[in-house]
Amino acid sequence: MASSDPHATSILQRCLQWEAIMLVGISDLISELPLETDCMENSGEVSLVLDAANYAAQKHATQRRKDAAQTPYVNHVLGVAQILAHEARVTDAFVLAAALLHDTVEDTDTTLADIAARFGHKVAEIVRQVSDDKSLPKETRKRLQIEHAPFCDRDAKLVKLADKIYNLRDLDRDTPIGWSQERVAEGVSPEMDAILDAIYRDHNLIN
Ligand SMILES: Nc1nc2c(ncn2[C@@H]2O[C@H](COP(=O)(O)OP(=O)(O)O)[C@@H](OP(=O)(O)OP(=O)(O)O)[C@H]2O)c(=O)[nH]1
Repeated sequence: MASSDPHATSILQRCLQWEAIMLVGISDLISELPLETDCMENSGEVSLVLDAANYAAQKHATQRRKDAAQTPYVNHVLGVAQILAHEARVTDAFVLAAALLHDTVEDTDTTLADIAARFGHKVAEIVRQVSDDKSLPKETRKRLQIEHAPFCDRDAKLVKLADKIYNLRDLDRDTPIGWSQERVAEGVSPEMDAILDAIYRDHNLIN
């Protein structure tokens, strides 16, 4: 994003503002985690996370991000899981697996039943809560995200926030091919305020 362009600069400022709010939100959600679950203790959990990474890599194998380098799509889901693991210090294998799988139902032929059968109902439930129905018009999907956000459970909120953070950072890193500044601004719109407001309503982080 060209920082010499005042419009782009204000978008960047909004991104940074939202990123800061979301990181505070993640830390607030994390503080609710019981200590005993805050540790990936056994090889079964490591195996679950690696299986999810491998499954996501296979399902997204032919997909690319919208940047000029056509980055493999799987980099996005790995990055979302990495934000949770490294920045939010999430060690709950179910949440990390769901982060890795969060776009499989929305963007590939994978069904929630596939996810439940392979990764269990807890992971499938998180994926369900963060998946949009791509058959709906974009405006409807965005509206439903706002309406559903307050009713997501904590684990789904963590994945959604990390997803939004990753996409904001990606917008800052490289404007997607063919996107005008107006198009970029659509992703950095009052809708984002509404989604964050809905997510944080119970946490008194924004008013
Ligand atoms: N910033 C950025 N985004 C990219 C890139 N490549 C793919 N995307 C995806 O594009 C979506 C944002 O583009 P939009 O045009 O607003 O959404 P749409 O594809 O669903 O219509 C995000 O998906 P989404 O998570 O399903 O959208 P949403 O849930 O945030 O609405 C994001 O993951 C890229 O290079 N940069």
